[in-house]
Amino acid sequence: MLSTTIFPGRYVQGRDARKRLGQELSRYGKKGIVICDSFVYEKLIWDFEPYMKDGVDVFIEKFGGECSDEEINRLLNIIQEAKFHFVVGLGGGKTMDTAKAVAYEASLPVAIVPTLAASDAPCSAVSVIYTPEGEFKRYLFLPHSPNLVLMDTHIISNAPVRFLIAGMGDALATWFEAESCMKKYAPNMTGDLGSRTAYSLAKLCYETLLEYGLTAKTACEYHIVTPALDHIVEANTLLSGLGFESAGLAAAHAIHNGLTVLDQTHHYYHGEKVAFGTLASLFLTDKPIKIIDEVYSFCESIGLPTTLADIGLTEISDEKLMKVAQASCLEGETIHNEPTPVNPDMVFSALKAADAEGKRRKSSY
Ligand SMILES: NC(=O)c1ccc[n+]([C@@H]2O[C@H](COP(=O)([O-])OP(=O)(O)OC[C@H]3O[C@@H](n4cnc5c(N)ncnc54)[C@H](O)[C@@H]3O)[C@@H](O)[C@H]2O)c1
Ligand SMILES: [Zn+2]
Repeated sequence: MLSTTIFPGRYVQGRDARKRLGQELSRYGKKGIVICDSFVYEKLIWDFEPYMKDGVDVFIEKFGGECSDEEINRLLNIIQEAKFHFVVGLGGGKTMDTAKAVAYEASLPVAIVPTLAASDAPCSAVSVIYTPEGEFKRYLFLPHSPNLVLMDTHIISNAPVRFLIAGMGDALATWFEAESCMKKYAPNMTGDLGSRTAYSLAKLCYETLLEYGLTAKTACEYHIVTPALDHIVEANTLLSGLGFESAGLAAAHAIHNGLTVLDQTHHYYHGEKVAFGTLASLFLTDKPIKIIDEVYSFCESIGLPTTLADIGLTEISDEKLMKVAQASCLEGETIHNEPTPVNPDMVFSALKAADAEGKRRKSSY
């Protein structure tokens, strides 16, 4: 079998990286459209605008709020009326996914400028499309990763810390899912095998979280850029992004998808649910107690969920939990990348075991 590894064309990160935007964007042409997250449009755009207009001409369009086919078509109409050379996505995961999809449809290069490090969306060659009402609709697999991802750690240090923590939750799954895919010879997101490069980056992602997660969280709480914050932003964005796409997904993300069938979890971020999915996966895959203790300690230290109540599922019935387990095991779900066969009964038990361990540890503080 072949292995395939995919990368963004260029990844630039650091304090005040936005000051390089004009220079970086000029690689793709002279005139571009910036799809700008509504929060950023109201509160932060003044901090980007002078640098985005440095040597290039950009038109700034406010993002409608959902990465939907309707919003993508609206933006495509704007693009068709003017001759742009590139598309920029400035904001959170939904804005980035929309910019990637719009650029693909318009056959233009795309630059992603995240204002959050809350997920591994920036580097990937996929957009998650929703209905205008916010329900998941489909994945749009793109022929290539973004041409540029530019991450300003000063901006990230000023965003609410919960986003950074959620990004660490998403990144926490990366190594465990990669390890499962490696053992099983299961395909990554390209449909081919992962490479040693991808598995190594996934491992580095986990090691970086353990080493720098707590101090990065503190830095973000105090809105300061430290080397630890830099390392965690890189882990959440680049290592986790390369890891999930090129090494593969397994139980943690499938359990996340299962959890979304319950409305009570909808207020919680993607990475928060993925973190609980990771804890459940430790029981599902029979990890040694040393690893279980290490992962729970990490989650507790930075404030990631460790019980079902922490993701909105207080007093959840067995019947509802079984629905989560069943949805996690649907045909085509990445849970089947686990090395051993998995069924809903096993996932149900793993969810209960993860919750029980989380509660036990909380009560023994
Ligand atoms: N394509 C992929 O590979 C991939 C991977 C993971 C997640 N996703 C997608 O990413 C989306 C989630 O991303 P997200 O969590 O970034 O959500 P988001 O884009 O919805 O942003 C969350 C909120 O934060 C606001 N915001 C943006 N920047 C801010 C800042 N600096 N300070 C304060 N608030 C700010 C936004 O306006 C929004 O209200 C989902 O749609 C998910 O499906 C995609
Ligand atoms: Zn994820």
